[in-house]
Amino acid sequence: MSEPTSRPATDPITGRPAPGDAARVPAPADPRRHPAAPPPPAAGEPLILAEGLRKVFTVRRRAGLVRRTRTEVRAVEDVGFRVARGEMVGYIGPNGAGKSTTIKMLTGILTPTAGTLRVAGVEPARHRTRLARRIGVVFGQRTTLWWDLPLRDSYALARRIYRVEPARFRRNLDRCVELLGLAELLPVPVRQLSLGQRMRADIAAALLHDPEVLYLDEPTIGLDVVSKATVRSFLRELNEEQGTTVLLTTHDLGDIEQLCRRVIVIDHGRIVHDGDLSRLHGAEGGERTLVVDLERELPPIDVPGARTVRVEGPRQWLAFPATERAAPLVAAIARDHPLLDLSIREPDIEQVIARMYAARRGPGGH
Ligand SMILES: Nc1ncnc2c1ncn2[C@@H]1O[C@H](COP(=O)(O)OP(=O)(O)OP(=O)(O)O)[C@@H](O)[C@H]1O
Repeated sequence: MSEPTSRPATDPITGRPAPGDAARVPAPADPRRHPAAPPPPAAGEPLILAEGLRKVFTVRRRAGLVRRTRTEVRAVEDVGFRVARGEMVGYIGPNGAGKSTTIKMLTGILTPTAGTLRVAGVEPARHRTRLARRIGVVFGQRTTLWWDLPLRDSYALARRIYRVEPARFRRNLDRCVELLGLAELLPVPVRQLSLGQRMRADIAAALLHDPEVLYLDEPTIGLDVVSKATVRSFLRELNEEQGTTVLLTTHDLGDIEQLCRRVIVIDHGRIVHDGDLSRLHGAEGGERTLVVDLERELPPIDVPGARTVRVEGPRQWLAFPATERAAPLVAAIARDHPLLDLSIREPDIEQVIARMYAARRGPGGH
């Protein structure tokens, strides 16, 4: 395959025509046009506030040779959440659940059909340009960088667009270059970067203006284990040391487990869970497993509140509801059995989430 020499004529993801820079990114608007400082958030107001948020798309479909029908797609329905400054929140859900639509409303790219939305005290769709300086956005499947320019020049352009003072720009760029391993990539045109390199480059671009909030939509999609680890540890440090608030959308539950204490689950446009990741473990019948090592091989342990699911020599596995405490169970086993050792395994988050999605879909669901 021949290498492209200029910006691709079509968007590599959607296949739609890419009309210049506008198609490159669903980027925040150019902040130069409205340089006025945004009003500070009201005292006590969370950094992100969504209440009764709704987005309905009207889609026209061909219903015959000439006739067209209009259908409504309810992408987001009565969504509400608050994110405090410094939080790192996972926003997950199955395909078509409404995650990207929410993020696009949070950046001001899409206007909500109804509801209240404020980010850093600003209504995103009304003050998109003002907000642009305070947020960073990474869409894993698209780039915010200039396809033909060396990475270094893309960053220089971003500096001008966001009017970042040179010293601050230098400091932020140096930090990103070091932590994301970008030094050798700076002279390379963006089109020549691998997916993992491009993703790291995009994350750096989103942070050059010190945003208060970083939205990440699938930041580890298609990355190998090493690149994933680099991106994850960078994000963890960004959140812990710089205090940047992060809203992370991903299908990779490893991202969520390693980065987020709080997770919001959306399905069919509605929030179905908002809370600690550990609470999610107990949702939808999640089970923990007690792995018990006995002094010798014995028949399956029979103890109230748990069921033995596997026996291998002197080792037995007992499943019990993740919402229950393990201590009484351990005490009961230790009282009646020659116990040598034990450990507890948390439920597999993938299974918990899969069960959660399936429960809402029903047997004949889509
Ligand atoms: N511009 C649009 N016009 C019409 N329908 C849309 C548009 N954008 C999204 N939708 C629909 O809205 C619903 C939510 O889509 P959205 O992209 O927000 O889902 P998602 O959770 O990000 O999914 P995925 O995990 O597959 O990226 C889907 O049914 C989708 O087809």
